[in-house]
Amino acid sequence: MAPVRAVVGAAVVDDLRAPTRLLGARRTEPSTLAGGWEFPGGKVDPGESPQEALHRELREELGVSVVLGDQLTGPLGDGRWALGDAYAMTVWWAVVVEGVPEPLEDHDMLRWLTAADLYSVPWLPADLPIVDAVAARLR
Ligand SMILES: Nc1nc2c([nH]c(=O)n2[C@H]2C[C@H](O)[C@@H](COP(=O)(O)OP(=O)(O)OP(=O)(O)O)O2)c(=O)[nH]1
Repeated sequence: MAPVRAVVGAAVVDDLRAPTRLLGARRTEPSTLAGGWEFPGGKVDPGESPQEALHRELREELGVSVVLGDQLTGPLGDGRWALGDAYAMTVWWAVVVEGVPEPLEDHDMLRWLTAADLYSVPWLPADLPIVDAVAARLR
């Protein structure tokens, strides 16, 4: 079996200490995942640290600079979250410190989701446990 590939994702919120809104992003590719909502991010490239990869992905995909908060800890080793058999994702809380998020690459829609409408978009199935963990923190 091929090794699990590292993916990084951001739970971008309006406020790290008292989050009330999460930024969801709707994927455009591949066709099997298009239309599903996810945490912006992507694969860690060789030679990059996970945090470097996340800053790069958020700059490319959304056009923003962020400050990362704590890790949103998942059940796998190192606090990662399983995305099927092929990937495991490390997720950090994040806030935008420069720019306004736009769906520049890989997404065609962004939404700031409150606790009331967090589940109103069709999340990628693997993301649902992560969304639950966010929901537990949103005010
Ligand atoms: N970024 C991201 N990927 C997710 C999430 N949930 C989920 O199942 N995935 C899957 C989709 C992809 O198969 C894989 C991550 O790959 P990606 O397509 O985002 O990575 P990337 O931006 O580096 O893409 P590429 O350069 O290889 O095209 O993980 C999520 O919340 N965020």
